[in-house]
Amino acid sequence: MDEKKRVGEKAADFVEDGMVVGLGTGSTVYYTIMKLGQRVKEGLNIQGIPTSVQTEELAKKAGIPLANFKDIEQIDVAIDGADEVDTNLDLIKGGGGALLREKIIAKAAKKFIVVATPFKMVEKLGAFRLPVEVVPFGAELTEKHIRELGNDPILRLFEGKPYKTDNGNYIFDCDISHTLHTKELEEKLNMFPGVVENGLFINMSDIVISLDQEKNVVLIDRNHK
Ligand SMILES: O=C[C@H](O)[C@H](O)[C@H](O)COP(=O)(O)O
Repeated sequence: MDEKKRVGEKAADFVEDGMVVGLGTGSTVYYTIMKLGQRVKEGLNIQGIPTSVQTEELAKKAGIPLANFKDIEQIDVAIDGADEVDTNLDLIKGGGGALLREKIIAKAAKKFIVVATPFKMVEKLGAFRLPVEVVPFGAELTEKHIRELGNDPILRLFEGKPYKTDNGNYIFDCDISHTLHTKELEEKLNMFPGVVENGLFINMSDIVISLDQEKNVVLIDRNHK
């Protein structure tokens, strides 16, 4: 818990007065949101764009003013967690089901910062199953297509029923452990009409905040690797 708090809170240092901030989803970025809430109470002037209903509620409770898409010109920085981060700073996201809104916001942000405890840092993506968001209509057909790619889709369940995302869609958790070309897979999956988006975030993160072996907070910058 302390590791998540340390990396999560560090990300708040990247937020400056006047910024529009994409607020990610999950138990690590939770600490960023709490820290930002505290800074807002001390006078920081920001607007948040939440990536999920859960984060929207959390941000409201923390006292962070929220923006509407129609009222903003740009997202200055997006901060989010990840399920896996590889040595290229590519990610698997969506363990909490928020991948679609997270990807829309990360893509639009001028800077995308990822907060990840050492446990999330891997050589190669794929020990974690890749979440793929699929529209319920014809989900069986889409599942078949994903299976034909060799990714063994498993429908995510919640209380015995298909789990529904904030967008009303299903998630298939897929085995990509054998995949060498993740960028290619990201694109291939999205070509099936029933697939809305998948949790591969390739070439998107600018900075990853984690801990080194001595448990010091480290910033891994894509441009200085
Ligand atoms: O859908 C959820 C998100 O992609 C999260 O960023 C990811 O699952 C990491 O969450 P946590 O920080 O709770 O491990």
